[in-house]
Amino acid sequence: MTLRISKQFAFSASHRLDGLDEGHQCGRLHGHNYLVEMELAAEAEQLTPTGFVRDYGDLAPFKKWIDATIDHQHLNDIIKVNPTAENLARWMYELWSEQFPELSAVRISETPKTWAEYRP
Ligand SMILES: Nc1nc2c(c(=O)[nH]1)N=C([C@H](O)[C@H](O)COP(=O)(O)OP(=O)(O)OP(=O)(O)O)CN2
Ligand SMILES: [Zn+2]
Repeated sequence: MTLRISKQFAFSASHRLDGLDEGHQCGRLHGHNYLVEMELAAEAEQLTPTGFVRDYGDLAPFKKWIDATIDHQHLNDIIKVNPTAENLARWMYELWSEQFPELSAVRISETPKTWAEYRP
């Protein structure tokens, strides 16, 4: 039996997407109030003695990194690939899965109606 937890983090940033048809709105400089959802998972027998997959508070370094690295930044200057929601989710997973081995997926929302998820 697998237990899953998640915690949301917010940041605001600008971006511009390459490779779209001329005139596509996302090829122009624009911004989003992003939501990041970090999902962590463990098998029932791997829970901590308290009964946690992991203490939500352990994710504080991730929030600190968001605030220091991507909040109020231009994402095209920060990540090497096109800053789509899909690529952001994968980038964050790959950056953080070593520190959080229980990390099972990262989900990125650019708007309240959309999300993209990286779940290797
Ligand atoms: N698969 C993806 N499609 C799009 C991405 C993305 O990262 N992955 N990104 C964008 C734009 O950056 C932006 O998010 C616009 O999204 P969209 O939902 O199309 O924008 P609107 O809010 O204007 O949409 P409404 O139709 O008005 O709700 C585009 N696509
Ligand atoms: Zn966008």
